[in-house]
Formats: sequence, structure tokens, C-alpha cells
Amino acid sequence: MKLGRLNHIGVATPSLEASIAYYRDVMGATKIHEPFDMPSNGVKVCFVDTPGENGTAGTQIELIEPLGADSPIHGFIAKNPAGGQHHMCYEVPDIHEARTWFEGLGKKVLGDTRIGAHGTLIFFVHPKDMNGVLTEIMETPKEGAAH
Ligand SMILES: CC[C@@H](C(=O)O)C(=O)SCCNC(=O)CCNC(=O)[C@H](O)C(C)(C)COP(=O)(O)OP(=O)(O)OC[C@H]1O[C@@H](n2cnc3c(N)ncnc32)[C@H](O)[C@@H]1OP(=O)(O)O
Ligand SMILES: [Co+2]
Repeated sequence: MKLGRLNHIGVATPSLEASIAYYRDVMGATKIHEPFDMPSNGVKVCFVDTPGENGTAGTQIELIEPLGADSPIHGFIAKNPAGGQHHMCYEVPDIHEARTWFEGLGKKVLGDTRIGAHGTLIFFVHPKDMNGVLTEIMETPKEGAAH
């Protein structure tokens, strides 16, 4: 497998509202997307854009707040009540090939391959198998698709 673009850095927060204010007022973010719920992934989500080259979008910050009793980030927020850096997400051209690659290396893939916040397929690999970093792999959105 070949390492793709860093699509987003997931940042867990107990309050999307407070984190949005921080990125707007302290970090000077000028493009903050409308928050939305993703019950299928147990989180409320808000993307903050960082600028890329030549007017393109750069890597995003994905703010995530627990949603529902089974949210996968309840444990993280319990250990880090103020929130913090939660996962890194890399793009790949073929999600199924990528999953086979990580499984072939004996890495623990968490749950099913499923639709993520950008509308393409994603999966997660356990931080204990990834140098301490919870790693999300997502299929690159098709050109022109919502980003
Ligand atoms: C918006 C949709 C989607 C997108 O499209 O972008 C998303 O990003 S959804 C984001 C939220 N979803 C997920 O994170 C799904 C995958 N995660 C999980 O399944 C769990 O969070 C987990 C990784 C299995 C952790 O579960 P948890 O119950 O919190 O903890 P454990 O007790 O099992 O933890 C074991 C071990 O791992 C350490 N840990 C936990 N989380 C992280 C982390 N984010 N980064 C680094 N390390 C982490 C934890 O501290 C434990 O360590 P020890 O205490 O040393 O055993
Ligand atoms: Co993510």
C-alpha cells in the first residue's frame, strides 16, 4: 500500500460549540462547516478547513463530540475530559485493497468498513498496532464529490 494524502486529523471534544469558537476566535479559521450528526459512527461532526496550495482545501480538522450511549469516543473523553487529538485519517485509492494490506500485516482493524463523514468508505486500525496513533483509512472522494 502507498501512503496517501492526510485528509483530516480527528480532534475529540466534549463540546463542539466551544471547539468551534476556539478554532474561529483563537486559531483564525475562516472556513468552518455546518456541524452534523453521524449516528452510524456515534459522533457529532464539524469540519474546519485549513488552506491548501493554490486555493485548494488543505488537511481538515475533524471535531467530534460523542453522540449516543455507544459512542466509540466516550472512553477517550472520560480519560481526556478537555478533549484532544484523537485520530489521523489518510486517503487511499482502494479501501478494500488497503484493508487486506493491514490485515495481512496482522494489524487489528476495528469493525466493518463503513461510510464515513465524506461519504466514502472508511475503516479504523487500533492505535496499539499503529505506533500509538488511532488510524483511519478512507477511500479518496471522486473528483467533484462533496469534500
Ligand atoms: C465522523 C465519522 C468518521 C470519519 O468519517 O472521519 C470518524 O472519524 S468517527 C471517529 C470515532 N470513531 C472511532 O474512533 C472508531 C474506532 N475507535 C474505536 O473503536 C475505539 O475508540 C478504540 C480505538 C478501540 C478505543 O476504545 P476505548 O474503549 O476508548 O479504549 P480502550 O480501553 O479499548 O483502549 C485501549 C487502549 O488504546 C488507547 N487509546 C484509546 N483511544 C486512543 C486514541 N484515540 N489514540 C491513542 N490511543 C488510544 C487507550 O488509552 C488504551 O491504552 P492503555 O490504557 O495503554 O491500554
Ligand atoms: Co475521522
